Amino acid sequence: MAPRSTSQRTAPELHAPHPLPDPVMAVRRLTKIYGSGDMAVRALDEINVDIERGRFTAIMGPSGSGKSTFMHCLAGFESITSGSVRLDDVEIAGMSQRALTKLRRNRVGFIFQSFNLIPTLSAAENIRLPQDIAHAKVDEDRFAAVVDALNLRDRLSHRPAELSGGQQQRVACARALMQNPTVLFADEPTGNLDSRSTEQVLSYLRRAVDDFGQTVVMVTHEAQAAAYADTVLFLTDGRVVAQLDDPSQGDVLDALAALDPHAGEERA
Ligand SMILES: Nc1ncnc2c1ncn2[C@@H]1O[C@H](COP(=O)(O)OP(=O)(O)OP(=O)(O)O)[C@@H](O)[C@H]1O
Repeated sequence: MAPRSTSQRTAPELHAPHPLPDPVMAVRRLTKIYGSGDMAVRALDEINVDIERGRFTAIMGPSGSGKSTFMHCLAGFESITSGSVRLDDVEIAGMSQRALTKLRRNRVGFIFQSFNLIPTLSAAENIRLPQDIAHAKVDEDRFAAVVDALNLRDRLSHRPAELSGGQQQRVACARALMQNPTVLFADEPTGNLDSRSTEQVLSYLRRAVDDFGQTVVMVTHEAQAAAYADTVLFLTDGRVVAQLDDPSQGDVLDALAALDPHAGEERA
């Protein structure tokens, strides 16, 4: 599945994020400050945004703008300094570490740039690991559907070292999808992949949204990757400054240039 092309469409407009009727996540005045006193860093500054259910949201912004911090606060990996983050009916702000661990286990999936697979386990064992750790029964129908959707059936007995980077990331996707998470977060999931594997992993994430109704939130630096998403949120200095819906790669590049005229110089 290819990202949207620029041909024969008028460019969508950048707009401020607006509240949604039934968001899977509602973020209000989210502030995250690292450290204190002279050393304090305001990484997130009163963010207000809703994440749409069953859709693919990309988060973009310059280095240090707060993308990873934002995603880690949404996923319950980071404590929140102030404000509110609701995942469906659950308030994450102020949760105990124990409650956050439970939330991460039961409601949230995460895919990292570094795959995070167990090297001594086969692909199948890695995919089943969260259920095995929880002594939960693996839903074999879902396992079959996820393995087929990610085209991993003939790789199930292989260990991570025997798989390509793209295949390893697909195993990580499968493991996350097996948890049937309310939201699947992906932090630069294609950062370590070549262009062909990048396209495959992004296509599979897109399919997780289209075929499984999965909500996906992904941090990326790549306009090409963001073009697979339904919505792109742009962060600058810890704030969500703009939103772009149904973007092509060209739209994303135009938006990045409009929001940061020096972005091209940094990339060059
Ligand atoms: N643990 C920490 N302690 C102190 N400051 C931190 C910590 N983590 C992040 N920061 C600071 O918070 C700000 C946002 O960082 P963050 O990693 O979220 O940005 P980012 O947009 O994901 O950056 P990049 O694209 O470079 O990965 C930066 O100024 C960063 O230096």
